[in-house]
Amino acid sequence: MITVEDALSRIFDLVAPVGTETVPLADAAGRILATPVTARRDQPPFAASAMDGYALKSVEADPEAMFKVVGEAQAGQRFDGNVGAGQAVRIFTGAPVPEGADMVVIQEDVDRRGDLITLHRDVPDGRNIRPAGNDFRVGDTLDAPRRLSPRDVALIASMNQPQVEVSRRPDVAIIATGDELVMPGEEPGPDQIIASNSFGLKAMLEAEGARVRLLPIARDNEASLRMVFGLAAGADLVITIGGASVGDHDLVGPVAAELGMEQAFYKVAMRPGKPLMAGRLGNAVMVGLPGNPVSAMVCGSVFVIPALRVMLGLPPAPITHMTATLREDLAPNGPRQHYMRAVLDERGIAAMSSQDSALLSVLAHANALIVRPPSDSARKAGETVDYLPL
Ligand SMILES: Nc1nc2c(c(=O)[nH]1)N[C@H]1C(S)=C(S)[C@@H](COP(=O)(O)OP(=O)(O)OC[C@H]3O[C@@H](n4cnc5c(N)ncnc54)[C@H](O)[C@@H]3O)O[C@H]1N2
Ligand code: MOO
Repeated sequence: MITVEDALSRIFDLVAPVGTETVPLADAAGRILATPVTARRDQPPFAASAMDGYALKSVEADPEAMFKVVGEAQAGQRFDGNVGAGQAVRIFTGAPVPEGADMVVIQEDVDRRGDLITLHRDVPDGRNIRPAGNDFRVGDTLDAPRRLSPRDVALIASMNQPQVEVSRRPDVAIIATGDELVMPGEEPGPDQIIASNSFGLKAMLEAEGARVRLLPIARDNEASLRMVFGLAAGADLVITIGGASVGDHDLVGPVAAELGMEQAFYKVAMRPGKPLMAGRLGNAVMVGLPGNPVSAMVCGSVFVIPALRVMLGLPPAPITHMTATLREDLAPNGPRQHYMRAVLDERGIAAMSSQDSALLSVLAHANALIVRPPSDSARKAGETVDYLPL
């Protein structure tokens, strides 16, 4: 058995970025930007008023000074003339500041009668002008790679770029295995259960940016497994679920080997998730996840998401561990790294009472996994532990 760190680094050796495509900006949120975006213009492109009021010369802005209003500037339509001595231009937020003016007095600080304005006794000294290019300048860039947030999308739009180059969505094929499985909604036989892991993993990987295909359930015989592996053709990543352990019906390893899978490792010193395997299968990477539902989902978080991020062009990195204060004692850990289902709230973090890797109800109610290193000693309430947010 190898360590979690070793397994992850071997997975990183298997994966590579899958390439890029150009998409309309309106479809770009959540995608991984592959090429930096360059501003095609200054923003704002002119000195712009930050307020509704009157544009005038700041040297003339004395208490109770009087000005003649000679025109109007609104957003989208500038005042073409020059603001001379004793003159003001009615101006609105976002409008270009006219030549000759270097200050906007907000309308609340002014009395207007006809086309004359008088400043109040206390004239604020702010200029209320946004200089040209004070947000960004032509040629400024938004760096790649990065996952595009809604805020990034707004910035790119403002840079006048209608489309962006992003990483292609990796094609992921998921194969659930087992005679006991039927699809949700089907009528299970007396010894059957509903396939759940494939649905959880699909949701997890799509949220990360993959395009996921759920292949038909492979039955516990070599012909069926071979047939379903064939349907995975063209995938960048093939994920099998179950059939990975040592039982007589655990055929994933042998069938994958027969199909040419070059195994990078099998079995990791972690709990849950021990019978994990990974390797190269033709042009694809294959990850064989354990069948126990919690094991499959935890391995998805710890290994498949970091692998997918590399395929999306992001740097290789483990999922970031956070720290929290224990609110209940923990018994000593065994020899495998333990990912304990836990609840984190304002009082601290506590492991849930059952850690059986078959219990999806426990996993669904957890919001964190406490990460216990191999052979970690007993921990007391009040101590700090590492965790992964779920
Ligand atoms: N003698 C030993 N037995 C087991 C060992 C071991 O070391 N020696 N390891 C145990 C551990 S740890 C795990 S984890 C499981 C994993 O086994 P497999 O990957 O071969 O998984 P299966 O046997 O196919 O299934 C395990 C369990 O999960 C259910 N399952 C499978 N696929 C799905 C699915 N898509 N959706 C929902 N549930 C699924 C399956 O019905 C079984 O109950 O092996 C232990 N045994
Ligand atoms: O590793 Mo198994 O995944 O402990 O249940």
